[in-house]
Amino acid sequence: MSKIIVRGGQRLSGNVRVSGAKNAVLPILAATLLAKEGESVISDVPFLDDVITIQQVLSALGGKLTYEKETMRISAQQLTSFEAPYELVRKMRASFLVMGPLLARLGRARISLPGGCAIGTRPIDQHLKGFEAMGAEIILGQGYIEARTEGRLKGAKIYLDVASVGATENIMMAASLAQGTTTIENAAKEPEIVDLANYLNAMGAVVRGAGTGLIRIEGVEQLNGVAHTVIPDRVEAGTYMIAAAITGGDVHIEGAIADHLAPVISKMQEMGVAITETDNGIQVNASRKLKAVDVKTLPYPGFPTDMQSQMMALLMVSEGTSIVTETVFENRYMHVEEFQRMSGQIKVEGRTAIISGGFPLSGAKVCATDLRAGAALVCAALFADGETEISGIHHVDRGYVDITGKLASLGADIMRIDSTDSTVLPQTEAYDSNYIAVVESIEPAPVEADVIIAAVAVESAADKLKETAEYDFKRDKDIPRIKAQPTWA
Ligand SMILES: CC(=O)N[C@H]1[C@@H](OP(=O)(O)OP(=O)(O)OC[C@H]2O[C@@H](n3ccc(=O)[nH]c3=O)[C@H](O)[C@@H]2O)O[C@H](CO)[C@@H](O)[C@@H]1O
Ligand SMILES: C=C(OP(=O)(O)O)C(=O)O
Repeated sequence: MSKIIVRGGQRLSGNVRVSGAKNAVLPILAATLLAKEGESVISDVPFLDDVITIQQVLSALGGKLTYEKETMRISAQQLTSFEAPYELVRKMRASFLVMGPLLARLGRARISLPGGCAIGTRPIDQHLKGFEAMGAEIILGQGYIEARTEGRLKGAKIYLDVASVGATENIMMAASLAQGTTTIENAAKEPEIVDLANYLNAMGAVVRGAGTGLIRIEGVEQLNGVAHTVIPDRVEAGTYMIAAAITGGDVHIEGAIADHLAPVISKMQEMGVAITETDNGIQVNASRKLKAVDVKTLPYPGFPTDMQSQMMALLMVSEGTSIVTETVFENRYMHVEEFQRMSGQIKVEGRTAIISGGFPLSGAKVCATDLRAGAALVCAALFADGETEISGIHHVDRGYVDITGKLASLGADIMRIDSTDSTVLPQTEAYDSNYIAVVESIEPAPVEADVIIAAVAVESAADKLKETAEYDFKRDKDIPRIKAQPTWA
């Protein structure tokens, strides 16, 4: 299993470049399915596991793709399937964003139900409500959702009960090719929505009001592939701001857009961090003692839920008592137990976390429970005394390009160990021989678990090994020539 090892106490300084935004690129890549003619050329595509997953989804639907040097080229003229399979949707919920484009292009989409995840139940009722309002019939069965329409979708007036980012995006994409006008009231206002609208408009769509709570889409008959550059990742930028501040550092975050980070900047300034906007980014300087503040997550332009756990890491080292309230997801405090392992003093009561800050943190073995939790543990580890070993970092790989390399370039004592198979399958042999790994027993054995502990018998032509290993099933498809056969399959 891969791990990140951090030895805390190094002050960060220098320049770090922000990659393209995960949460912008995923809907934009889904939207390339809307292009009936021409090639879509998307630049600043971050090299992330989630991007690889959406690439696989687009290929499974008949898209032709190349991905080189942060540029993805997609031709979607000939779509050959309307189904996004379980294997891909279970890896990444955002795969559900192909439903709008498929429905609009092919009149039919069948997508595996995305299900919940570590941060909450995450229903998709608002997406479906939008498609139904546009005339689609929704059928549920065998773990899949199918949406169908006779002829084109029809423009409709849609009020979202919650300002859902994904529902706003899915409906915007579907409405772009619908007959007539669609309005989305109580639409999400995130910068990623604006980036998607800009891309759709460049393709020939007519989307107005993105970035406000009322979006109006005039449907057109055809959209075509165009070039587009993805906005910088505000959550990645915010994470490096926290990393800089927690080490008392002085770091320039190149490419960060201050406007997109307004709530994070203002909270950090309130804590005593000096933050200035530069020509091409944000400078963070934390030479003073930090003080506690209260934080409440809200849809944009409120404080982002995707920055809550990293902010909590900073609050643990700030003098006084802070109160964090998570209002977007009902279960986004899984990182608290891991922080407690590092001596963090946090108490959770429902949606509120009370943090007694200003005490030392100690290095420990911890596990990333989701993407941002992993990033937050890295931030805390940069401050902690001694060594912290962070496992479960496949979550981090979903959303951070080379986090260890970027932090090391700022002076952090950090390294990554990719040793998925080192005890059982020496990497060279694993890649070169025809190994077969058969899972004999699993404890516990939840089918949907990301990482499970399994007893694996490994055989090769040359020798026979039998060992107990931690095996990450999410990655089994990525390891060529190793076949994992869980006994429950
Ligand atoms: C790929 C991507 O862009 N992911 C982001 C997106 O996720 P995502 O688009 O899934 O998040 P939503 O904005 O849809 O979810 C916000 C809230 O609305 C609820 N809800 C959502 C849809 C629905 O049909 N019904 C419903 O009740 C959710 O359970 C949640 O409580 O926005 C979240 C909120 O900023 C971020 O944390 C994620 O990083
Ligand atoms: C929750 C997140 O992503 P996703 O919606 O893809 O799970 C995130 O980016 O923090």
